[in-house]
Amino acid sequence: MSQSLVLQLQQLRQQLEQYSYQYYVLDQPTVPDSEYDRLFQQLQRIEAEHPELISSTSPTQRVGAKPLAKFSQVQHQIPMLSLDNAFDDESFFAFTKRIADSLDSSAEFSFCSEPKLDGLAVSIRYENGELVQAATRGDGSTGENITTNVKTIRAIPLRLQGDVPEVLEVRGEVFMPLAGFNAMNDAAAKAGQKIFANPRNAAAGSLRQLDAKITAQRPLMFYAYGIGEVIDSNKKLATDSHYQQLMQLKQWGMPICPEVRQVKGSQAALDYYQHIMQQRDSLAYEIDGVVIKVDSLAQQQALGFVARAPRWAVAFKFPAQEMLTKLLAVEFQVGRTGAITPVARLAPVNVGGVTVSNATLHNQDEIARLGIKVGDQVIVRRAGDVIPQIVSVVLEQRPDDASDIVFPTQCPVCDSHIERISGEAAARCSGGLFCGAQLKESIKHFVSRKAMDIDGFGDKLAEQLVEQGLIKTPADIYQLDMPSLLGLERMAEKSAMNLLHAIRQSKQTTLARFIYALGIRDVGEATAISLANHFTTLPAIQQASIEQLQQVDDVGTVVAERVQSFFAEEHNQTVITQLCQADIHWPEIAKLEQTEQPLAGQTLVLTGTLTSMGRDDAKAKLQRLGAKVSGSVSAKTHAVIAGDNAGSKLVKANELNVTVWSEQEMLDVFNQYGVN
Ligand SMILES: NC(=O)c1ccc[n+]([C@@H]2O[C@H](COP(=O)([O-])OP(=O)(O)OC[C@H]3O[C@@H](n4cnc5c(N)ncnc54)[C@H](O)[C@@H]3O)[C@@H](O)[C@H]2O)c1
Ligand SMILES: [Zn+2]
Repeated sequence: MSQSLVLQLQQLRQQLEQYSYQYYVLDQPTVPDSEYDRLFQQLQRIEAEHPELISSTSPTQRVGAKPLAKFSQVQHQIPMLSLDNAFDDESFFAFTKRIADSLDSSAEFSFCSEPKLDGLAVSIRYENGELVQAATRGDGSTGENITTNVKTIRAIPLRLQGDVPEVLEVRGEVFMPLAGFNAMNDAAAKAGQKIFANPRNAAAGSLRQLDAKITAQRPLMFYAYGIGEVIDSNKKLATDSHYQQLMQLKQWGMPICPEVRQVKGSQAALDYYQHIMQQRDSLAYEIDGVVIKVDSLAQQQALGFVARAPRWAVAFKFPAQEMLTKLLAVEFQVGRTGAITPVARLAPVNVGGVTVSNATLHNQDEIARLGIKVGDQVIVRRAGDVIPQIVSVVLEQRPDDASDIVFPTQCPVCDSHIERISGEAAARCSGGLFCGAQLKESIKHFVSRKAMDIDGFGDKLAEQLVEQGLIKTPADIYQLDMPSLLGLERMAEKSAMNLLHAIRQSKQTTLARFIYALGIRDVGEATAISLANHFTTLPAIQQASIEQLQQVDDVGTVVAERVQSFFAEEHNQTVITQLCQADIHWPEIAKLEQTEQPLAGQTLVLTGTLTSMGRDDAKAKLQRLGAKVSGSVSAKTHAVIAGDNAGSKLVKANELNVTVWSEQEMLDVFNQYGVN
């Protein structure tokens, strides 16, 4: 036997012991289960080849870990064991062959097939139907007393119903359903608190609390899957079949997983495995495989157990949903609205049956939260149809040459500067008028009805023009001509002519529409109107400082920062100059001094149909005279301007005794102050 083999064994055992300690004692594993399983199998293989090296202290011979001293201890009269694993059909058939050989039987076995719940094993002792004690598995023979904690789990009956054995130790899994887990983590993230890596850790961490009040607040659930010690002088408990016992437990009030089935033969067990795997993503809780148990209790008895696990059961695992891999690089993608998303490039790894080589890192805050560096070993998780996520970094395995992730300051698509608004997680490209990544969206917005209002310029056309390379910025719209349009699929001469006409017509607009059309984030119609009225010219808006911008009605810090950084971006300036050169124009807005704002401080409401102008137009003019235009009538409303067919708002105005103006009265005010 070689020195190096002994050394390798020693290292494997030490590593596994460390992982077990972090997992069972601290409820804070550092590596995914798949990594633990990989090393565990490696150890098993070596020990199988060299049985002389097996010692009773090897992780392959032991269950869990010692209980924590902060809890009082509970001795398990019947040890709580682990399970042997099967990872593929072959090792499953090895299991069925083993039991057939051992029982010297060629008949098909009856199995009790159950989902393998991903939580932690708990023993609950009932005496004369009353819950008297609950314990964790611990190291299999000694567990932690968690009676008060377990009593807070609503699914667990404090008293069993019906005629039950004098002593009945129910065993099962405490777990955290996904909905509760997600809600709890979302709340923790919002409060800036630590989040749990997965539902198993959350369940274990929540249950093993000294303060049971904390446990009580956690969304824990329990399914029973077996029985430990029993004293049953009146023979209440079935003695034939494990499945029957579970059904009895159910009648006595214990929750049992509804997916549990009794199946006959190895093929049926395999079918069950496939069936549950297909259900996996739609179950309300996480499972990591199925447990196939010989159903006959007599056969179970005959098979017995080895050091660590019963011989009559096997945990048939599903492909792992969490894997260890290396972060090779981080790239930055620009979304349709300019959001910059860091994307992790990973050494390809099979997660849950699919090869994963990318994962989203969301934003800069997430990178900081993970404390991740290029070159790190990371845990990738892919559950259900959710896109792959990086859960955590294995700091212990950080290589010396790991490098920081540097967030770009310029957009990787268009080189415009990247803005990060205070209080917002996403960083964004500020080159909204210029950025190729945002082009389709910005064109669609630019031509829309409330913006430049180009009739017949639909979303499809916008996409086509961008895809054909005919439009690279909104300014290119005004360079379109007959030949370029007629080159497009399904574009007839008549519609091309109509479109060119509509484009020409759109050149005459208002300053507010133009500002809105630029698509500055968070600058909606109302803000665009306020900006136009306040500054009255485009250059004034372009040059306004953040402080000046904040003096405008409804413009807070965020909007002010956005407007300022939009106009500061040179690429946008170029496009705006081109638009103005294309002869886009608007009527001049006469600057009114504060003293010339006769409606300052008044809140007005427009209702009904106006005949002389659109409602937006009227609103803009009223705002220029200093009024606030609101959408609803209250006692604070100064006047309601009622057009034709005014309805409920007029009624309400009358009820509240609010002044009502006719359209003509409004026009008179406009005339009086020269607002036309
Ligand atoms: N990530 C890590 O660092 C780390 C460390 C140690 C262990 N682990 C994980 O834990 C596993 C070993 O843990 P284990 O000894 O608890 O074994 P196990 O989880 O493989 O199987 C035994 C356990 O399965 C559970 N179980 C769920 N449904 C069941 C059912 N229907 N019937 C019976 N039992 C059911 C019980 O809690 C039981 O104790 C490893 O395979 C590994 O995945 C991970
Ligand atoms: Zn860009």
